[in-house]
Amino acid sequence: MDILIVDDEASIRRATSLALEAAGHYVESAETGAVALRSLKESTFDLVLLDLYLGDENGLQILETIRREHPNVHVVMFTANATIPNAVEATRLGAVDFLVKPFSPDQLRLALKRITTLRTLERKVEELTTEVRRQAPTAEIVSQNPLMKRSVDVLFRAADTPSSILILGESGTGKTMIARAIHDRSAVRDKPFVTVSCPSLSRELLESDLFGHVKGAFTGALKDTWGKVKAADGGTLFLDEIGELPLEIQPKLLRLLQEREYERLGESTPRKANVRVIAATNRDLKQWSAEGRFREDLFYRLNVISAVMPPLRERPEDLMPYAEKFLKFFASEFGRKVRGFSSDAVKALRSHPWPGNVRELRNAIERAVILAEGDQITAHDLPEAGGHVGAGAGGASTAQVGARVSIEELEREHIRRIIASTSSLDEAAKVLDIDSATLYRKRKRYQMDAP
Ligand SMILES: Nc1ncnc2c1ncn2[C@@H]1O[C@H](COP(=O)(O)OP(=O)(O)OP(=O)(O)O)[C@@H](O)[C@H]1O
Repeated sequence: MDILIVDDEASIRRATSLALEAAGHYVESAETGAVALRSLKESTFDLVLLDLYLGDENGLQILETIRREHPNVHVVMFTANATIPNAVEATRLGAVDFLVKPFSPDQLRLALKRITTLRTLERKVEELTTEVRRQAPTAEIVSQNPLMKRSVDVLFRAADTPSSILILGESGTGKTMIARAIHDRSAVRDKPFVTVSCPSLSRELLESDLFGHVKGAFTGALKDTWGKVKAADGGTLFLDEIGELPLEIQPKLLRLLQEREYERLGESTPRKANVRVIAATNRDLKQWSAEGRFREDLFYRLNVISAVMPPLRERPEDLMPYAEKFLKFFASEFGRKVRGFSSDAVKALRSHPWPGNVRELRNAIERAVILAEGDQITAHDLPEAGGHVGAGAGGASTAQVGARVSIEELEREHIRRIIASTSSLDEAAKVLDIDSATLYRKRKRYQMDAP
């Protein structure tokens, strides 16, 4: 944890710092409330150990300000003369614990253990809330396809080891989902699972997202921050679309994997990293490393355990079970009495190549459940019954300027054609006059494959 000690007694600050640093925490100290509040503005802390009497200052007032301005930071009060009214008031103002001075290292350890448990619970609640909000069908990785079964088996067998894992496969095949399932089966399942999306607006922003930065490291770096390597401490760092990781950052990731060390942007203090890395990509990284577009040493370091998530068109045995699972989920979600698929719908589903894979199928069924008029989904309810489901990936589009189509449909078609007529995504982004990260997001939203 990152801890700020606020006490006017230098000996207490020093002794507590030493004990906390020895336990692996990052510690800063402040001798007044004003210094503490400034530190909290400049850096991120998980916990503040705050003295009740700071010379003339009242620790309870500082506690109130901290809770108001930094509601995610936990505060433990400590004091030499604890009284019940003080303890009650501190609790009312949001302190999570009270330590009476002088406290032993064991008492300090116990207090930190309680905070760690509290933080884990808070994180779980947050994750579950996000999951519920996302309203996703349950993430079971069930498949009848032998290739997919083998991949899942390899990945789950490696789940409980610290080895790096590389998951390959087209967009929408479930790489993120399985990465999370691996984490949930690992020994660090109670620790954070943190995702870094490698396509980014700039190299600096991505590097800072990963490793953090210090104030002034680049234009706009107004205060010290910690990156996701730190946020994932003890848990899993999931690097999505690793193929897009700029060549300049690749040696830093290699160092993180090999030496478990990194530095924040603009700082030369090496920090210890304790994360398990899972990476995913829809690129042929082996080919890319042979061509010098991705560092070969990094590829081999990531590729300790790897598996391919086959595209949906290559696992036809999964199509209808998945479609039925999504149907059930969305019917219950929207309170619709839709129970199955008509034979023409099954035919349309089977003849579509699903370039957007499971994501596309899920979206198609969600839409069909909303549109279905009877108790069955018909071909007519499937997206673009006259468009792409049933017409094949390269089906003629009705999206033409002036036609009765939405701006989104026009945009999708325009992007598709530009990508098809250019030799790289960078070139396509240039023609479209948008940056590569925006193009990446649009492709994902419109379920487009790499060119
Ligand atoms: N086996 C599955 N069961 C249920 N839903 C699935 C399955 N596989 C994928 N999905 C759903 O498909 C969607 C895409 O999955 P996911 O984000 O894991 O794919 P991805 O390969 O990481 O895609 P991208 O490369 O674009 O990030 C999600 O909504 C996910 O819930």
